[in-house]
Amino acid sequence: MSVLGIIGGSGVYQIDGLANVRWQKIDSPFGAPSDELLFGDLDGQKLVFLPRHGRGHKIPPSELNFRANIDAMKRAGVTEIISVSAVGSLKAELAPGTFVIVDQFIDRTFARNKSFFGTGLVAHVGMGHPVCGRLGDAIAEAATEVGIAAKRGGTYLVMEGPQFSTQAESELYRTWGCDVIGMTNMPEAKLAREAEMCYATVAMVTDYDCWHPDHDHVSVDAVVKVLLENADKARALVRAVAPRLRHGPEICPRGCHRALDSAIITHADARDPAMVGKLDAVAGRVLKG
Ligand SMILES: CSC[C@H]1O[C@H](OP(=O)(O)O)[C@H](O)[C@@H]1O
Ligand SMILES: Nc1ncnc2[nH]cnc12
Repeated sequence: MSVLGIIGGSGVYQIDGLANVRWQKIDSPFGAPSDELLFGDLDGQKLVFLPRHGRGHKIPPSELNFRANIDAMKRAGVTEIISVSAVGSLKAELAPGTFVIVDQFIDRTFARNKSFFGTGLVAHVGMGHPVCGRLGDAIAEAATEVGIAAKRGGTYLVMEGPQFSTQAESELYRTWGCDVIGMTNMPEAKLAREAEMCYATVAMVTDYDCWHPDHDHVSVDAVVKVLLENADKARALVRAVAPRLRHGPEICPRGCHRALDSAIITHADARDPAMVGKLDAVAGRVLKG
């Protein structure tokens, strides 16, 4: 049965309209997740919500325990993850308030644990298509249904932060053809792929970063203002996506749920038993047999 996971970014610390709700602490061998997980049902679809920065926004991007967050979601039974994220725009036509269904990333982060695997158990998953096209389709259809203009496709530059970019950096990313910029979706998307979960991002444009001559440079106040103005739209979008997954195929036809089938290179006899144990949720499907 599909279980929809929502990772709520800046400004998204709750999710309304769920039935049978409960906050529950989920332990992970990778440490503490950002918060308890919120379990509930949305129009018959099982849903698990995690506020990425914790309730009250306590954890900055570089200190997020991405591995614990993804591992906890996997333990909670999540099969598909939608990240709802605030981003800056790197293109004039992507004005604040625009939704972008991201399909590519450039990962410029450097101070984060990026893999569940390592010495004793080595794996290399494919990241050519870093988001699930099926989930992207469901989000795009849901956006049309609820009347949200969403751009399908776009490249999200993931920076380390927590400071915003310099103007020279912002201009550089524009020459690379990037559409939006944020600080959180990597290594989240990589870890979701390693954990064999579909992943897609709904990016809400909140500002023009610091490159646009006619707009103020990004500030937290400006980001929060635009987020609050668009919160109802984001909620409506999540609500419209849920039934589409309930009626979709259980096993992702794009291969997300089988990403480890040809990724592990360490010979069975050479695997570190402690790592194998730690990866019971993430990779149990392929390690057990
Ligand atoms: C509050 S502005 C900067 C902050 O917002 C974004 O977070 P998220 O992706 O969790 O919505 C951005 O990546 C920064 O972490
Ligand atoms: N301009 C920006 N840069 C990085 N992260 C952001 N989140 C929202 N706006 C951003």
